[in-house]
Amino acid sequence: MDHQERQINIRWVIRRLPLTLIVVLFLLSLTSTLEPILNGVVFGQLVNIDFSNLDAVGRYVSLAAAAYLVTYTSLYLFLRAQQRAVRMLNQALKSVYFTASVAHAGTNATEVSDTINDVTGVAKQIEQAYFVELIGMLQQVIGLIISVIFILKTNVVLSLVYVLFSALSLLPSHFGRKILAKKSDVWANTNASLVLSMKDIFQGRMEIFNFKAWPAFFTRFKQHLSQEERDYERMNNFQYLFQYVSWLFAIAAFLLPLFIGLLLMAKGLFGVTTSVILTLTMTADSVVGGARSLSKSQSQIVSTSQLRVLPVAGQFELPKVDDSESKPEALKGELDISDLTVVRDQHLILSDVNIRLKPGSKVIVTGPSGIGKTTLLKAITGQVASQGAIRFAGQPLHAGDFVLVSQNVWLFNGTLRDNITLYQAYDDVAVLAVLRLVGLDQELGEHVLDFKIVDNGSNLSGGQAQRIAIARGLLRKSPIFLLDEISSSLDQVNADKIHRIIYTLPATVIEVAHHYQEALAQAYGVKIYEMVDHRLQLKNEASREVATGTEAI
Ligand SMILES: Nc1ncnc2c1ncn2[C@@H]1O[C@H](COP(=O)(O)OP(=O)(O)OP(=O)(O)O)[C@@H](O)[C@H]1O
Repeated sequence: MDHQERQINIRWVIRRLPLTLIVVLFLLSLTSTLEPILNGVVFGQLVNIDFSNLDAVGRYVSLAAAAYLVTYTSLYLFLRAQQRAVRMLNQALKSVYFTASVAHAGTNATEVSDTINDVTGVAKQIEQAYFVELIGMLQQVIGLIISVIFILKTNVVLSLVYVLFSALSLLPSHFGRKILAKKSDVWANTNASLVLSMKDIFQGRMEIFNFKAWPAFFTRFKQHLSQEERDYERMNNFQYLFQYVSWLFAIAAFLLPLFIGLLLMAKGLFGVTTSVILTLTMTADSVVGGARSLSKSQSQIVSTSQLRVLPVAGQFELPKVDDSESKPEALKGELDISDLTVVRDQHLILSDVNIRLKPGSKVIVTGPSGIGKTTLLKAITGQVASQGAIRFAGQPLHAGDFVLVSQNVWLFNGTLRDNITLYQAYDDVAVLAVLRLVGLDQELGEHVLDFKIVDNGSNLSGGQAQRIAIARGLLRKSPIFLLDEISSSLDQVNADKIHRIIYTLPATVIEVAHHYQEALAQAYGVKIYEMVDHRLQLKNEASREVATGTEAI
């Protein structure tokens, strides 16, 4: 997507529709809006027909029927073309929202469902209150122009009277729209506070009950609720007032020109006749109605302006190409982290962290809870904003250079194969090899690759899930392996086994761990760093040279 496109607007819409469809919509708008003119002609001509001449009456009726048929067929085709345009726009919109949201959404269940609601709910609102209205406006504008031309040709003076009054009928919406938008903003804010307070209560209900804090929370909830309902009522009251004033103006715009027409006819001025009044009354109503629905569509469109601001992709850079292939030359690269500083919510978490790791180095980062170990991995992988430089083989670190295996294993509904390959092109032999390494080739039945993972892995133990995540990482053979508390759910035997594999990988490894096997680390030459005062401090000197084993995987 063009980086300049931050808002869905007419330009955005036009760029996503084929020219032929725009032309078809335009032409069908012309022919589908002829009904008011037909009404004017049909009724206006009534007073001129010689009803004793059956031929003339037959011609009049069949011409009128044909004209109405063309108009309504055009209307049907217009709706079909409009639907095609809406489909194309929806597809583009949802893709944009989805990709932007993927980059910045959180990963816990609530954040995920919020984001999905955003993608589907906001897109639906934009579809109905913007795309449909916008295309409808094209039709309304064309219909309005045709009607105005027609009534001007019928009688200039009297039609100017009609046009003047139809313009006046737009006044309430002109002034009311802005106030309505403000009131709906106020309500949206109080509604958001209410939803937030409900969310907090749902999430923390166990603590709230345990601490007997329910009455206090319920009182707060009721305050939010009553404020929200009050603002909602105010918004709706204003809307009704606004509608009432609009009705009054619309009635005036319909009746006053009719009275003026009758007066002019009575005085014999400007060639006003019964036929002219009949024609203008039937058609000019559509000018008033058209102008009114135009302004209604416009207020709908204005009400979506906040929604139409496209979400900005977060810090996290999505890999643009499939990086699943290993890059042997990259294995030689040094991972150089210099002056890495992270501040979150105005708290300093990392301060000028410097570490340079030779290809194949293995390090453990340890330290007390909350000190910033996970943040270090997040900063390296670009998931949190940081200052400083992270370079690999002299280049900025790219998403395809590393795999990150984190504490919270993400598993999805699919086979074990899918969960390990992530639908990328790896053959079964390679997948089975990594499963063997993590000891999962026997545990999950005979056809292990087809083992069905359901409900985000609820049919697996925590340790099995963690080993799947490690297998997923091992399969990639990336030059950098980042591990966050990978043994928290593993028994000692499996943890040691997996560490032996990891410590002999031909990759640079940074492992964040609260608890680690010191002897094992020493044996494999793993350096241990402790996080102290927002920096890394070497805790041990590795007992032997960094292991760069090439155990096949
Ligand atoms: N999303 C966030 N927004 C703001 N601050 C955060 C966020 N996540 C973590 N922090 C803060 O960053 C600091 C470091 O957290 P981090 O998760 O890196 O610690 P850790 O050393 O990995 O802890 P643990 O061993 O308990 O997992 C903490 O003080 C925490 O409050």
